[in-house]
Amino acid sequence: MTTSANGNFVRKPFIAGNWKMNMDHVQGITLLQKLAWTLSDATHDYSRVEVAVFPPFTDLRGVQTLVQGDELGVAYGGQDLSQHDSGAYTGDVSGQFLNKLGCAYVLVGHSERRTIHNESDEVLNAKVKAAFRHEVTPVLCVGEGLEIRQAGTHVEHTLAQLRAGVAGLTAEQAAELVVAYEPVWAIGTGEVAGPEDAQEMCAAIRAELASLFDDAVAAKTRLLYGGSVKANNAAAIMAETDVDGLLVGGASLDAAEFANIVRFESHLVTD
Ligand SMILES: O=C[C@H](O)COP(=O)(O)O
Repeated sequence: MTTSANGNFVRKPFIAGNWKMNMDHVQGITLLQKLAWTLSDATHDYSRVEVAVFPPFTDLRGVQTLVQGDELGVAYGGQDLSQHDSGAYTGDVSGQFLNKLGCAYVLVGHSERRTIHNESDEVLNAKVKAAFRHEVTPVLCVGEGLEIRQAGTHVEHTLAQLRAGVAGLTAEQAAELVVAYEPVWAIGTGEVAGPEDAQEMCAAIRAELASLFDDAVAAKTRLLYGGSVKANNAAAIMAETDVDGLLVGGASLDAAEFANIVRFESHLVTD
């Protein structure tokens, strides 16, 4: 996370909670209410950070009602979308439905979609484009498994996923895109990539975006780290130059813990 001379963030920090397949629609509302209450203290300036939650599809209508009704400063999005707009695709959810529910974001290519549902780079590229078609910002997830990390080819592997995911995007879309680097071996395992590992990959992703598009695009694209993020390691990871945010799984299910991640550093403390 880089700050400019006046102390402002160059890219607005983005702290996202992926609830995965947890929290039914009643539990989801309760969690969001607790989070909103916890984030309503006057000692921090939350306008300096963007907070988003990614609940299951079945929670989205309730989340929309709560967020819009109470004007909570929390964005929300889907955990996946179809590459198609409508039609005979049983079980799939269109980006246009997410848009209509007020989703600002959608996760694309989370490692659990890539591995459990065998989603290919080609399909994920189509999903990224579908998200833009429906004016929902995609959060493209990339990252390597343990064997690839041990073989030392993690940067090459992750950049190949990135190139495939952004193929055919305009420069404007690439600048709006959010990319989440999630080393699969660090997801839900308690194994956290060190801040320097997160920085190494995020710097490589930013350099790749500069080469695929241009420096101005690369300077705007927000890059997140995900994998066993907790309140006690968030600040160190966020201190890295090219890390602009966090994609939090397990710890986002606890409102107090997630709120402490949102308040990762002293820049949010009001005078
Ligand atoms: O989307 C979130 C990531 O998969 C990280 O999950 P985790 O924080 O439970 O390791």
